[in-house]
Amino acid sequence: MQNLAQTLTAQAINASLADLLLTLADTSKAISQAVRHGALAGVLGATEQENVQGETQKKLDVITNDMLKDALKADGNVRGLASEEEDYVVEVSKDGKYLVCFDPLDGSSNIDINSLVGTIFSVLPAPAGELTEQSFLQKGRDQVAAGYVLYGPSTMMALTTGNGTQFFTLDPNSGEFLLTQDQVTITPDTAEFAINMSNQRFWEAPMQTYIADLLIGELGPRERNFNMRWIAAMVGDVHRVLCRGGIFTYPTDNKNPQKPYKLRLMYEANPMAWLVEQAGGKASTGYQTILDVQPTAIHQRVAVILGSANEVDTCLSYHGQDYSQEPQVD
Ligand SMILES: O=P(O)(O)OC[C@H]1O[C@](O)(COP(=O)(O)O)[C@@H](O)[C@@H]1O
Ligand SMILES: [Mg+2]
Ligand SMILES: [Mg+2]
Repeated sequence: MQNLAQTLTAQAINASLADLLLTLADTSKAISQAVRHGALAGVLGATEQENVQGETQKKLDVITNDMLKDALKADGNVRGLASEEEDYVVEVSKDGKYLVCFDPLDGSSNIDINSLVGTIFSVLPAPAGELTEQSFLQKGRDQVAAGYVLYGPSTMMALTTGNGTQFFTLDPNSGEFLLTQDQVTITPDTAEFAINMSNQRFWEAPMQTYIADLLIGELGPRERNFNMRWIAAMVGDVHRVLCRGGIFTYPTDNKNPQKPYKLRLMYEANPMAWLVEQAGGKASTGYQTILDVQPTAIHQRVAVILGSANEVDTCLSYHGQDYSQEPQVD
């Protein structure tokens, strides 16, 4: 079986990007160890702090953020980084060619119940000149690599460098990520959806109608029954969609009018959208393709509807989108 380094060589990925991806992979192995030790290492539970988004940080949010920051600082290929757990962008190496945006621990509320968590990352080219927040505000379409590492019963990495989406599984014996699925493909049709149903009354009308039609199943316009799953970690829900199809959404809601969207564009939606597109699926805000959204801030949030292409198209048709046309770009 090919390991990660061999796969990157086979894809003719340039040496500095390959180095950087191997650094991310090595760090995720260490994170996997920290997560596995759980209560034995005293790493469960919350800190006293909140991040810039007003969310209480778990101890492991902070630990994993520091692990990634330290590794990327030592790597030499990284100009700057942006993290869910950092208020501002962090300057790294003057000569680095890349910017890395990451969610060090996605689904961190799952940590205390020993359930799925992961790390999500997005790599962008570093523009010349001074490093500012503006340097990071590139569309998802500009990513040069994106992926996640899922700390589940086995530790798995999903990666795209624009050559399809690949799955690697961490071999506990050799400590290497081995290529276990090349060219991951999302089935275009599905009978499975993922949404936090407790927010139902806060959604926009199109999403209300779409989900109501799924719930009524064979008695309604869809004329078939649907199943529901919700892991409460995007990384786990997207992994399931990549494995067996499905539609995952965290839509616009008016629960808190100051915060109509939950998921973060730069280090959740964009990398997942590219992985999904590279596997033949689709990813939209409901009104625009996620990868075409022009970011305006590193911690910007966005509505997300992604997964099986035909089902995403059906959902978009409820939003007044003609899915035979390219979604409108601002
Ligand atoms: O608490 P909810 O509404 O189920 O939201 C779950 C969503 O929030 C997130 O956990 C946000 O990510 P973080 O844990 O990195 O803040 C997503 O992974 C997940 O899809
Ligand atoms: Mg997250
Ligand atoms: Mg997180």
